[in-house]
Amino acid sequence: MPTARFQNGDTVMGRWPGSNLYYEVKVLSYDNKTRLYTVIYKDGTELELKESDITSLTVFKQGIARSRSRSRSRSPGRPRRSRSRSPARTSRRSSTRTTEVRKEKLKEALEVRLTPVSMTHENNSNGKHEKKEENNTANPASTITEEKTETESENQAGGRYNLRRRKDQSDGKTEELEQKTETVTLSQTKPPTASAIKTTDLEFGGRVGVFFLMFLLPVAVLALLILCGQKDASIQSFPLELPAFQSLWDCQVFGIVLLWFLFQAVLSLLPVGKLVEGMPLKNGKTLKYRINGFYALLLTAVAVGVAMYQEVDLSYIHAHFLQFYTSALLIVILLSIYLFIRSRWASEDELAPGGNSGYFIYDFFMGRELNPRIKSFDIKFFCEMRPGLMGWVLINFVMLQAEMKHQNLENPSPAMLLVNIFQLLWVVDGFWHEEKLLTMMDIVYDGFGFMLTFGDLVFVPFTFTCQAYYLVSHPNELSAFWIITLVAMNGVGYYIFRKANSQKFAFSKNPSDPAVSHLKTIPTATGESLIVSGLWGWVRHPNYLGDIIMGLAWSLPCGFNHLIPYFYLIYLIGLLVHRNARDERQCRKKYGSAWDEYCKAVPFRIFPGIY
Ligand SMILES: NC(=O)C1=CN([C@@H]2O[C@H](COP(=O)(O)OP(=O)(O)OC[C@H]3O[C@@H](n4cnc5c(N)ncnc54)[C@H](OP(=O)(O)O)[C@@H]3O)[C@@H](O)[C@H]2O)C=CC1
Ligand SMILES: CC(C)CCC[C@@H](C)[C@H]1CC=C2C3=C(CC[C@@]21C)[C@@]1(C)CC[C@H](O)C(C)(C)[C@@H]1CC3
Repeated sequence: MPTARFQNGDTVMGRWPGSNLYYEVKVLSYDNKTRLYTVIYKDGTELELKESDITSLTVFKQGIARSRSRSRSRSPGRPRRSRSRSPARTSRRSSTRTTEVRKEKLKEALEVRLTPVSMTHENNSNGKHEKKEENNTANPASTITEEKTETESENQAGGRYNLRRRKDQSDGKTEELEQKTETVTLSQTKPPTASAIKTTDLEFGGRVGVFFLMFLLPVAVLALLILCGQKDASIQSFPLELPAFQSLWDCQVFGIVLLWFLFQAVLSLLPVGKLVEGMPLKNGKTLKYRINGFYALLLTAVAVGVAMYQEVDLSYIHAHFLQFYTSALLIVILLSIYLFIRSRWASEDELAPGGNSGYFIYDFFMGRELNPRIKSFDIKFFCEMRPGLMGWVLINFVMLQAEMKHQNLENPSPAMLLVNIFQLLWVVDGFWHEEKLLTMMDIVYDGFGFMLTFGDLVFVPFTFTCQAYYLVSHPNELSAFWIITLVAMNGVGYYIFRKANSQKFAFSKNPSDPAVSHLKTIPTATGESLIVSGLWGWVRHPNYLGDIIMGLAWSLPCGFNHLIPYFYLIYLIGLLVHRNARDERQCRKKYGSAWDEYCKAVPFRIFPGIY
């Protein structure tokens, strides 16, 4: 019979789930069956924690004292690199320029931080009351933010943390947070060894749902492509007989698709572009990623240019489009099987939280392993950004050529040009900000299984191109008014999308950045804050709204004769509404009452006026 190490009513330090942040919590109860403690945080959030996520106050403080004396005796000239908890915060640097005076102030601040803090006010390092921001509605809690060390081994050995003053509790001056930080080693609080994770919250209707999706998705995409290529693209005129085998399979096409993947893989391995660290993993380590997508895009453009110069007929891709689709699908199936098999050898802490239900079909679909790698080659990061996204741009260009050929045009139509330019802008933007993908839930949370491989390698290149494919055989005249309207619409969408994403990213890196320091925020118990003004005060996902406006501008050039060109828009709204719900669930878990506060302040999810 397991016995509880901590008693009801004990005040202890509890780890905030999914992070390496420790807070003072009170033990409410212990469940012998699940071996979980129910604890309550200072902001009233109740959670269940494992014993390994709880440390007694004395041990915790001794750890800090010991490590502080150790850090004092550390060679003063030694360069230090710091990192905050979130990957997006990777470039927050702890200042090596910190003056002695600041260090003294900091020492006082640290002592204040480690004692229980009042629910309304707390003393700052100068002994003065800190001014709360008008919008500061969450309660302050002692905030201990993990700091990434120079080497992974150091990180694993001790886990270095910095105690920082939250931006929201500062007196409003934009003094660098990092100047108020000091690194301490908490040997007691090293990330616990990974415990077995089991996915219990099943998405997409669980086993049955994903089973149907796995068959439905490839069939739906095939149907879309068949309709798109037909003269009459209305659903009523869908051919009832199955397509002939020859129209679906060609060995040469399969070889070309394999070569394309290989070419992109080689480009992704080129030692150009910076090497960046991803989000800290459960075991405290970080993975390195080569960011060279933009160069790869340029080199791909050069390769296509050379091919055209050599008079390679690119319209071959249009003529064999269904065969390209089935070849890519076969690669997806083989890759998913490989990924599932190799995940058997993955250690517990290499598994994704969302793809380990124990049900074969569900885990195969969602993906078991979080970051499958062959040496330094990250399969998920590669697939997410390279063959599909580059393929999308290439296929659009192929469709542009095919349109001129099929409709005997000297120049591409304005509709085709708009679709190509708008989508190219989005893809270029994606490569320009490639590094930011490392903070997205697809990389940080989702396993790499059938869903993402299919999404990245089939869905993106074959359905995101459906407007261009449609225009090849369904010309649509656009008046000057429409052209201007569509350019303006895409511009507005892009502005909202880019500004919202850049603000979020800049803020998470450094809230004192002049570009975002004027924004109002809600502090949260984790020490991070939520932007509550500007675009993020308008709706809770302005970046999704921008994306959807762009999606509309990509579909409208195809006119109103058929629903098919609106497939992307319909998919995008569905995906982003689902993604929004998923993200909000995670944020509520992570930020507790502060998230509810944010939802109250900003009631609209994606669309202004719609809750
Ligand atoms: N066209 C397509 O097929 C797709 C496009 N996209 C696009 O990719 C972009 C990124 O999407 P996604 O990864 O889902 O990212 P999100 O914009 O959904 O990021 C959500 C995260 O942002 C942080 N956050 C949420 N609210 C706030 C706030 N008020 N203040 C500060 N931080 C906040 C939280 O993370 P934390 O607090 O941990 O920092 C939250 O988990 C979007 O523009 C989306 O439209 C995405 C998927 C598919
Ligand atoms: C029904 C399907 C199986 C669902 C598939 C979803 C995927 C197509 C998308 C999920 C998230 C994506 C993102 C991008 C492409 C589409 C998928 C894979 C993205 C890489 C495109 C480029 C952008 O700049 C981005 C913001 C980096 C995108 C990130 C998410």
